[in-house]
Amino acid sequence: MPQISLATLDRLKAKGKRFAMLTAYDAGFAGLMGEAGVASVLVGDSLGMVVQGAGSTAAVTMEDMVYHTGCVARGVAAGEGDVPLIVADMPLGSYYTPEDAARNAARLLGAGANVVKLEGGAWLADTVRFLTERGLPVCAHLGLTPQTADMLGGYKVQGRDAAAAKRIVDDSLALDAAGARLLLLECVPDAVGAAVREGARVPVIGIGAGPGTDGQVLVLHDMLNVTRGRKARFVKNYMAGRDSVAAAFRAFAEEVESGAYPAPEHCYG
Ligand SMILES: Nc1nc(=O)c2c([nH]1)NC[C@@H]1CN(c3ccc(C(=O)N[C@@H](CCC(=O)O)C(=O)O)cc3)CN21
Ligand SMILES: CC(C)C(=O)C(=O)O
Ligand SMILES: [Mg+2]
Repeated sequence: MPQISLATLDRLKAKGKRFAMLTAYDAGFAGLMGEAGVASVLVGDSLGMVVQGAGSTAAVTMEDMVYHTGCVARGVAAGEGDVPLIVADMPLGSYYTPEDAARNAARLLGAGANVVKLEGGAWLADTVRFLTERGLPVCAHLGLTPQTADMLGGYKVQGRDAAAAKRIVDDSLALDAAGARLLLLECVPDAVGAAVREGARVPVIGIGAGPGTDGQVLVLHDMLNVTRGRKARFVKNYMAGRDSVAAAFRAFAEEVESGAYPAPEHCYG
């Protein structure tokens, strides 16, 4: 089955087509995602919260990420249909120096990831360049960065005022210039999502970043309504009115591709 690659996502972006990403942590769900037409799966460190039951992503280890990346890689390979691109999160503490980042990125790529994701702004540019020069593909995650959410005042929308918005746009472009192959923007006003996509060469994936990005990602448990308590504004329950997980995944992929998701009620206008 054809493998969805970074080049595939570049081509979709060039044609103005949107694509879907979902988080996956195991083989079963990951296999179904590929079959449903989800272009990319993210082995997110959100597994600390939705799989391990912790209150944050801080305690997730490289061992956890390697284990779940292997599970997901075997799962997508077993599914029918196009094989989704696998992005894996580098956990907190695994990329403080470029050398550490490269060593740990290589472990995730060895476990089956196609791209590694790191959280941060312009300060990450040297690390992104170091990995890229060594052939390790990077996704840079900006805006709300959950690993350091306490420093940002909690899980709050980022880039609300003009100066903060400009910093996120400038940082995104710096990481794009440093060689990041994907950008991921979390919890920013629609205008910031659109401005980053406008300036970036590479595909931009959003979660709570408005309708203007090239891709959209949701956490598996959120879109299946498996999470308890207060939900972020961008969350939509795709099980509502459907009787299978496969149908929920297909609906998400279709709504992202058509632009039906995100609707204004999922955005920070
Ligand atoms: N289940 C789950 N879903 C996620 O999307 C997710 C995780 N876990 N864990 C890691 C991070 C944390 N994330 C979050 C968590 C909460 C909000 C949230 O509730 N945001 C407020 C913002 C309010 C404001 O600043 O105005 C919201 O109401 O949407 C956002 C992102 C995204 N990631
Ligand atoms: C929220 C997404 C983007 C993520 O980083 C994760 O699931 O860990
Ligand atoms: Mg993450």
